Amino acid sequence: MARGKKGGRRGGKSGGRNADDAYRTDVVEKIDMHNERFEKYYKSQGVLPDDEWDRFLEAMRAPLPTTFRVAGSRQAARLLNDVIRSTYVPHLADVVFEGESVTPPAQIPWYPEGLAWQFNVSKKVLRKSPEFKKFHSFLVYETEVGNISRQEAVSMLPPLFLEVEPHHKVLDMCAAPGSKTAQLLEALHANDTVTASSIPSGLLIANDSDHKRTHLLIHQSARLPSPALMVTNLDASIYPAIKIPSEQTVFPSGTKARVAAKKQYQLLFDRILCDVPCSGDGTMRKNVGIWKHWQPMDGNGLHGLQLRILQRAMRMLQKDGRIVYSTCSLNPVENEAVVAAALQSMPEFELVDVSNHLPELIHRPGLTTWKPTVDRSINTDFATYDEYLQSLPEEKRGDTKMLPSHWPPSADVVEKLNLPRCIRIYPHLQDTGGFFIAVLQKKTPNAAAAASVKSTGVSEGKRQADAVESLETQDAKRPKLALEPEAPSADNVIEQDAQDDEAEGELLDEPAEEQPTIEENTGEIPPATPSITPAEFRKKNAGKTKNGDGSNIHFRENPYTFIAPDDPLVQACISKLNLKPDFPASNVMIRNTIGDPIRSLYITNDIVKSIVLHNDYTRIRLMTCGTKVFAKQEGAEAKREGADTHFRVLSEGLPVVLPYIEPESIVTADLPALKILLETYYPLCSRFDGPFRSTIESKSNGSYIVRFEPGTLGTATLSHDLVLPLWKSNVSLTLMLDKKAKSALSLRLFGEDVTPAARAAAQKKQATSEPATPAPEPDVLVPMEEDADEA
Ligand SMILES: C[S@@+](CC[C@H](N)C(=O)[O-])C[C@H]1O[C@@H](n2cnc3c(N)ncnc32)[C@H](O)[C@@H]1O
Repeated sequence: MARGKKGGRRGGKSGGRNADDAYRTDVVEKIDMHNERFEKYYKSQGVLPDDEWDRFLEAMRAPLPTTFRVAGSRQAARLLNDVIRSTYVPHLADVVFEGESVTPPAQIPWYPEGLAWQFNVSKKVLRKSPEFKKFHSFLVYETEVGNISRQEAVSMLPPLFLEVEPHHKVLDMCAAPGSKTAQLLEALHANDTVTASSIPSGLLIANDSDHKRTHLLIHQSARLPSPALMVTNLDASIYPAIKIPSEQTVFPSGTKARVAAKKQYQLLFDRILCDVPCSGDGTMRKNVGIWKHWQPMDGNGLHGLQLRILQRAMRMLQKDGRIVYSTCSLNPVENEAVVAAALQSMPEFELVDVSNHLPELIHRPGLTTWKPTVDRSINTDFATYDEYLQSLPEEKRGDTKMLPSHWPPSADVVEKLNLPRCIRIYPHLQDTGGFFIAVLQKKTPNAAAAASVKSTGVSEGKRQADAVESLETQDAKRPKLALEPEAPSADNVIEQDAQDDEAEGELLDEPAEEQPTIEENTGEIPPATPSITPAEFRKKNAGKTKNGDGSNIHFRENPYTFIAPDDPLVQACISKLNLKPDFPASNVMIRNTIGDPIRSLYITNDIVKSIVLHNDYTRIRLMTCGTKVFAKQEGAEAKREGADTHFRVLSEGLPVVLPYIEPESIVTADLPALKILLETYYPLCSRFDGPFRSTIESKSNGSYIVRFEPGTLGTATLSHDLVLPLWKSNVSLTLMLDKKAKSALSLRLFGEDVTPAARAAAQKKQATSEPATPAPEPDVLVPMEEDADEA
C-alpha cells in the first residue's frame, strides 16, 4: 500500500468480529470481498482477457500464501537455506492435521538460488501442529536477527531487475519500511563471506519522505550493517543534487584550472529504484480492507507525484544506469501512464526488454491503452484529455485535477514507447499479489539524439547549451508534469556547470575556501577535509544548536564528524582491539550532540565519507550513515583503566572489522564452549576445557573475538565457522550478543532455546501455572514492522 495508514483503508468491523480479525485474510469472508467500482473499472481497462476474469477475481479473494526470503550475505544465506531444505522441509513433508495433509513450504520458482519460499497454512496449523510450530519458532527467531525477511513474493522482484553490483551507486527513492532496501544492500555486499563483510566501493542511499518510516528503514537495514549505507528523509520528487568532488568528469577544453579546482559535482546514480507510493490494490489479498474502500480517484491523485518521482530519478541517472519503476497497483494510470509520460518528457530514455530476465516468472505485458475515469462512478467515456476538457463548462476547466498524462498517448507515440516491455503480475498467474514493473535506461547516444530531435525539434547540443543550471537551482526545481521536453539530463548539467562557473559566480552554498580542491582530474576522490579531534569538535560547536549550524531547525539528527586517525580514541581502539595497520582509521566517525561523551564509533566507506564531508547533512536530511563498529565498554573495570580507552567490537560491526583484527585477538573454541556461553550470562573461565580455557586465561581483560570451528555436539552440528565478540573479565567471559540473537543461534544449532532468558520465561509461565514453552512466541507468524504495506 501507499503508506503506513494502519487501519486507514483496511475496512472496519464486519459481522461481529473484533477489529483485529477484520484484517486477517484467514477470517475475512469472501462475501466481503466485492467492490463494483473495482470490477467495472478494471473490466473497462481490458487488463485481462474475458476468460481469465473469474480466475483473477477468485485469486484476489484467496488468502495470500506466506512468503519469506533467506536474507543476509549470499554465502550465509545459502547455508541457512540448506538448513531449511534439508532439516525443516523433510519434517514438514508428511504433516497431517485434523485428518488433512498439509502442503510443506516450497521454493518460489523464479527467485535466484531458491532463496525464497512460500507456504499456505492456517494460523491454527502453525500453532497446533508440532512440526509447523517448531518451524514457526525457527522463522520468528531468524527473522528477529535478520537472517530471514518476511516479504511478499512480488515485492522481491524490483531489486532483482535492478541488478545491483558492489561498485554501483544506488538510490532507493521511496524505501520505507525497507524490504527492498535490504535486498539492494545484500547485492551491494555480494562479496561478503559467511563471517566477514566486504567494504563495497559503491553506495546505497535509502530515502523516504516520511520521517517516522525512516526509522523502520533504519531498523530494517541494521540487519545487514553496511559502511556503504546512507538514509535520508526527503521528498523524492525534489531530491536535491548531492555534491561530490568529481571523479571522472572530463572538463571541457579551455576550462580554467581555477574553475575546475573549486567545482563540486552532482552525484549521479548507477541504479535507482522508484518503488513509488501507490493505491496498493495489488495487495488486496493481504489488505482485505481495500476491497471496501477502493475507488479509482486514489490512483488518479497519485499519478502526478509518481511521475515527478520517476522524472527526478531520470535526471539523477548515470549514462549507463538503470531505473526500476514499480508499484503494487494494477491501475494503468499509476503504471503505464506514468512511464509513458516520463518517456515522452525525456526521449533519451527507453524501456528495457526484461521479459526473459527471470525465466520462471509468469507475467503479462504492459498495456498500450487505457481509459482513465474522471470521477468515482467510473466514467471512462472520454477518449482524450481534450475531449474531457471540452465537456466541462469553461469556468470549471481550470479546476480539474485530471492531467493530459492520465490518458494514453496517441497510437503512433505509444508504438514507439514499447509499453508492452513493462511487466504486469496478476494474482492468478503464480498465486501472488498484483504488481507492476518497468525498467528504464538511457538510449545509446546516437539513438537518443535522434529521438530527441525528432520528438522535440531541439538538438541535444542546443539542449545542453540551455542547461545552464546550478546545483541549487536543481534542488529547488520540481520536475514538470506537462509533456514538454524536460530540460537537461543531470549529467549534462554537470559538464555544463564547469563552463558556467565563472559567468554565474559561486554555484556552491558553502564559502569557496572551505571547499576541498580537485588538484588534477585524477579520477580519485580528494583527501577528506582535515578531521578533528573530539575536543576540537566540542570547541568548534560550543554554543551552537543541537543541529550544528541550525540551518534546519526541524531536523533533529546528530551531526556526523570524522575523527582524525591519530586521535587517541582511534589509536586506543587500534591498540586494544589489536587492529591491523590497514584498518581504515580515517573513515571512523562519531555522532554526537555537543559535549556528550563519546560512546560509539562508526565506520563508513570512502564515498559515504566524501558525501558527508561535502554536503550539509541537514540539507540532505541525513538520518544515519555507515555502521556502528565499536562501543565504549561501561562498568567499573573499564573505568579503572581509563574510560576513553576501553572500546569493544560490536556484534553488528564485527563482520566489517573482522578482516582487520590481528590473529592474536581471535581465540578458537568448539561447540561445547558455545553451549556454555549461551546457557550462562557470565560463565567462569574455569568452566571451559582444553586449549580454549588456557588461551583465554592467559589473556588480559578486554574485547576478543571467538571463532567456533565446525563440529558436532550430540545432534547439533555447526557446519561453518562462526565468529562472535567476547568480553573477558577477571574470572569470567561474556558472549557479546543480545538476547534475541542468542536465542536464534541456540534454536538453530541445538533445536531448543538454552539461554537464561528462555529459562526465566519458562519459569515465569510455570509459576503462573501455564504450560511452559521454550521461548516467548509472538502472536503473528513472523513479525514485520509494516506487514500491511511492504509490497
Ligand atoms: C510502496 S512504499 C515503499 C515500500 C518500500 N520500497 C519497501 O520495499 O519496503 C512507498 C513509500 O513511499 C513513501 N513516500 C510517499 N511519498 C513520498 C515522496 N514524495 N518521496 C519519498 N517517499 C515518499 C512512503 O512513505 C512509503 O514509505
